[in-house]
Amino acid sequence: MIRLDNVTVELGGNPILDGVNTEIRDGRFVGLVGPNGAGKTTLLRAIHGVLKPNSGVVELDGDPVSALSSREASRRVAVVPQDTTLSFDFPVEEVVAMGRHPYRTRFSGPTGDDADRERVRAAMERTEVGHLADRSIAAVSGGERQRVLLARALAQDAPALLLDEPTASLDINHQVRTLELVRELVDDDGKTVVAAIHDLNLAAHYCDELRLLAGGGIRASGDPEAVLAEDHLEAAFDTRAVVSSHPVTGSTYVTALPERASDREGRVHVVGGGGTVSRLLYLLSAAGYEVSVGALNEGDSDLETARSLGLDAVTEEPFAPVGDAARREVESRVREADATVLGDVEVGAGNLANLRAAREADSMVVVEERPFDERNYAGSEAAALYGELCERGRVVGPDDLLSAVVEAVAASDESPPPRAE
Ligand SMILES: Nc1ncnc2c1ncn2[C@@H]1O[C@H](COP(=O)(O)OP(=O)(O)OP(=O)(O)O)[C@@H](O)[C@H]1O
Repeated sequence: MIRLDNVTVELGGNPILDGVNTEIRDGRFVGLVGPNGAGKTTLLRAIHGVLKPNSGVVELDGDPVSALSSREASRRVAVVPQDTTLSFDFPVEEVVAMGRHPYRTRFSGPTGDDADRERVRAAMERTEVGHLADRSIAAVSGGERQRVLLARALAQDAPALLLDEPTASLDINHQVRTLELVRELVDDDGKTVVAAIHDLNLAAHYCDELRLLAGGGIRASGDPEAVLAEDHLEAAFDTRAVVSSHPVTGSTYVTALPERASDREGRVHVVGGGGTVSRLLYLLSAAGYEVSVGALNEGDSDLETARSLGLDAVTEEPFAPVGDAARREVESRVREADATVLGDVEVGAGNLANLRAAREADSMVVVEERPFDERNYAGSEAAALYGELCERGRVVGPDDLLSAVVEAVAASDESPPPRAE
């Protein structure tokens, strides 16, 4: 258990943490989130004792960290720092072996005994840096260096890990792999992890709990859904955000709204279904557009979202194919709209008419929420159209939706209205 009791830290005469109280229970993965300069790194440094608070106490398993020798503290918590530039020129394997330092006696060699070497090897394997063992730490990339330092922390074999921006210089693949590994360390090895994480959506997906830091204190604490509430985010980050759940993973998902986003004018029709466009409906209506959606079957979760937002929805009977009446209504909505958003490309052949219309009209935006699995549609007209739209930059991810809609609305003044079915 890590416990902070009324911890106050001043740096350069400025209060950075002001009377912070929190507890981190064993076996939990806790994310520290908050704006730049909120004190996430400072909090981590206070936990492992390199920074002595001006007042208050940090306890590790009931002992004040200030009363532990650095060797003892290192056996209880291992740290992966944010600044991964190392000024020395050691082979990667020796850097990882430094993690064994708290266990060394004065008789161990530079790489320790066999048990030490085995732990170092296992840590390098787990973080996928084994192939770099003999390479100088000065000659690996920033992302590789970050994984080497994670290996060093694992080799340290402490029950708690403190990670400062563990995914900061990693590509998207390694971000996910690193956080999957951290999750595994918590679930399978029983580690306790406290990690400063900038990306709110990664934090929401992987952490058990979050602490939102801002203005010198913890502004919200608890499970990700409770912490990442729109009012908390607006207060902490001074920006408006829409919080919904991710259509594929179901995790809490935050999308920051661009400045003055709620002043947007125009009509946008959304084609979707099955929960694929709920988040887009939130975003577009929060941005100020007049949004219609459909056709959606009664009982569809996108329809529930549309109704909760008070949107105009074209509906069809439960489980029924779209009939002529609904189709005509959709066509008229699309004609009246300044932009149409297709949020459901995965349907493939069922979306053929829409994909054809998107090829013809610049005012149609195709949003890819989840990767299109071409294998399901190999050789089909839908796959070919989709590929063509991708090539022309007409398929956007959800984070680029708003700017694509702004462009599409502008383009609608210049192009004839599209057809959609
Ligand atoms: N040695 C120092 N002297 C004076 N001020 C400092 C010192 N170290 C950090 N600070 C200030 O303390 C504040 C908190 O810094 P900290 O690195 O803990 O924030 P953070 O939440 O980790 O930020 P980021 O998200 O940018 O990494 C910042 O305003 C920083 O400028």
